[in-house]
Parts: sequence; C-alpha cells; structure tokens
Amino acid sequence: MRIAVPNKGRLHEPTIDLLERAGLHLENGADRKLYADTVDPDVTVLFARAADIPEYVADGAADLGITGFDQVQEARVDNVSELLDLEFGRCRLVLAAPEDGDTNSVADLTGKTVATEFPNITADFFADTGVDPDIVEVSGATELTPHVEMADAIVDITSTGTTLKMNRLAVVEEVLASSVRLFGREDVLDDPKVDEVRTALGSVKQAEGKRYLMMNVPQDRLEAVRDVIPGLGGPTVMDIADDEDGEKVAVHAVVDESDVFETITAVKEAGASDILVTEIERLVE
Ligand SMILES: Nc1ncnc2c1ncn2[C@@H]1O[C@H](COP(=O)(O)OP(=O)(O)OP(=O)(O)O)[C@@H](O)[C@H]1O
Ligand SMILES: O=P(O)(O)OC[C@H]1O[C@H](OP(=O)(O)OP(=O)(O)O)[C@H](O)[C@@H]1O
Ligand SMILES: [Mg+2]
Repeated sequence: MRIAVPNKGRLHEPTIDLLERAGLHLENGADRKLYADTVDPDVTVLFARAADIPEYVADGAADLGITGFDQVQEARVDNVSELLDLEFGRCRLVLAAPEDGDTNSVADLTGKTVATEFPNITADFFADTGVDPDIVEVSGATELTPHVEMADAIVDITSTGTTLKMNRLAVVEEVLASSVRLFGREDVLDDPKVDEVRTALGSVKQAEGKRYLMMNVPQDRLEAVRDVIPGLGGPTVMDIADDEDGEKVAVHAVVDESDVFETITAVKEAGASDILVTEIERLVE
C-alpha cells in the first residue's frame, strides 16, 4: 500500500507528524527522497507535490493520498473517494478583487478576467453563476495580478487574510472551504489495510483535545466520584493490587481537555486521591 503525501510546503510537516503519531513511523528519513518505508512492511510513503497527489492516486502511482480538498477538487479525478477529514490545513478559496475597485459582486465580472492557480474550481464556480469571465491560469503570486493589469479579480487561498490585506484585495465571495483529507482510489477501498490506515489516523484525531484521568477512590466514595466525571461513557473501575482490604479502587476516565480543571477539583472534593492526568496518543472508539 502506497500513501502519497506532500513533499514540501506547509502540509509536509503536519502530515509526517500525523503519520508518526498514528504509529506509521517513517523508517529511512523523510527529507529529499521520493519514498520512505514505514514500520509497517506493507505501507510505503511516496512524496509528491500537494497539487499532484490526487493524480498520483487516480493513476495508481499511489493507493491513498493526503492533501488539501482544494487539490482534490481541482484535479477532477473521478475514481477516488474521501476517507477522512484530517482537519488541518484549513483555508478558503475566495474570489477577491481590489479593495477600492469596481468589482463588488460576481456580476461585476461579466467580460472581465480572473487569475487563479485553480482554473477548474474557478470554472465550476462561475458556471453556477451564469457569469462567464476569462480565466487565466497562473502558478503563484496570484495576488499580484490585479495590480499589473493581468486580471480584474483572483480566486486564491486565504486563511488569516494577511496576504489579501497586504495586497489591498477584498473578498467578494467564498468559492470553496478546504482542509486536508485522506482519500483513496476506489478499486483499493476493500483492502483491509485501507481501513487500518484510516483507523490509525482517525485515532490520533479522536485523541486530540482529550486527557486520561487516573485516581484512587475509597469504595464508599465511588458513586460520588462517578457522578462528577463527565464525558465518554462511564469511567473504568479497577481493583488495586496491593490494597488488601479492598477499600480503594482505581478509576480511569477519558475527559475533554476543557473539562479537566473542573473535574480534578470535583473528584478531589468527592474523595479521590493520587490523581494523574496524561495525554492520549490515540483513541479508537
Ligand atoms: N494559508 C494557508 N492556510 C492553510 N492551508 C493552506 C494555506 N495555503 C495553502 N494551504 C493548503 O496547502 C495546500 C498546499 O499549499 P502549499 O502552499 O503548501 O503548496 P504549494 O505552494 O502548492 O506547493 P509547492 O511549493 O510544491 O508549489 C493547498 O492546496 C491548501 O490546501
Ligand atoms: O490568508 P493568509 O494567511 O495570508 O494565507 C494565504 C496565502 O497562503 C498561501 O501561500 P503560501 O504562504 O503557502 O506561499 P506560496 O505562495 O509559496 O505557496 C496562499 O497561496 C496565500 O498566498
Ligand atoms: Mg502555497
């Protein structure tokens, strides 16, 4: 099973980090190579440009891919399916035009020119509006084009909005919301390995923002402690090995990070002691 992941750019690091946290440790270094093995002899990682990854998967060079939803849409591949929203690389593709110009709506672009790195997404967007501007494809620095009379507006990526602002451009309309996705070619989706990879990556997502709480509780305080532990099903209650009288039990629970502070105070008041809080690497529900 080959997974294509971004070889550079802003998605490279977080993708490698996610694979590592999911237990798919890369064996022979991720830098400046086309391939890396992983601890799983059946899984190889292939490094490719974020924009090329959907094609790699569609054509069979890789079986699974990790890249932005914008790239998957732009590639117009019809034999891949999304498996998981990995929820990083969040950004929006927007139609933007000079702040002080006369393009304030989509309709103002009749007979005008729009520059973009995403000509297919842009064409689909305008097809739905009935407005039919010329679309000029550029391969970077799109924000410059309205200032050099190349275009009247652009369709480009924004997240914080800093780049648009720096170039005195204002959003006219949102075109697409994107985040990084795991996707696969449809003819490999029955392979059990696909589900293994999806579960492993999903388990890292599940664990984010959760904490594992452990404590000791006298038997007669157990109900009181149980009552104040929020979240994910009931806590796990276990006997303590060298507690011969059986007076105390160990209580373990998964709690939202945002609830940890209050929960510690509450369980302590209810009679718990020796309270431990740890991070969770993975959580398979
Ligand atoms: N400002 C941003 N905020 C969040 N996500 C972004 C942002 N810019 C790009 N992305 C996401 O990252 C993907 C890849 O963008 P990136 O800039 O890393 O690569 P690139 O510039 O296309 O790659 P290359 O350097 O190979 O040309 C985009 O398709 C998008 O999904
Ligand atoms: O809303 P902002 O936070 O300013 O982000 C938007 C910018 O981020 C991306 O460029 P990137 O930084 O990836 O540089 P690149 O042009 O080299 O890809 C994108 O192409 C925008 O220019
Ligand atoms: Mg970029």
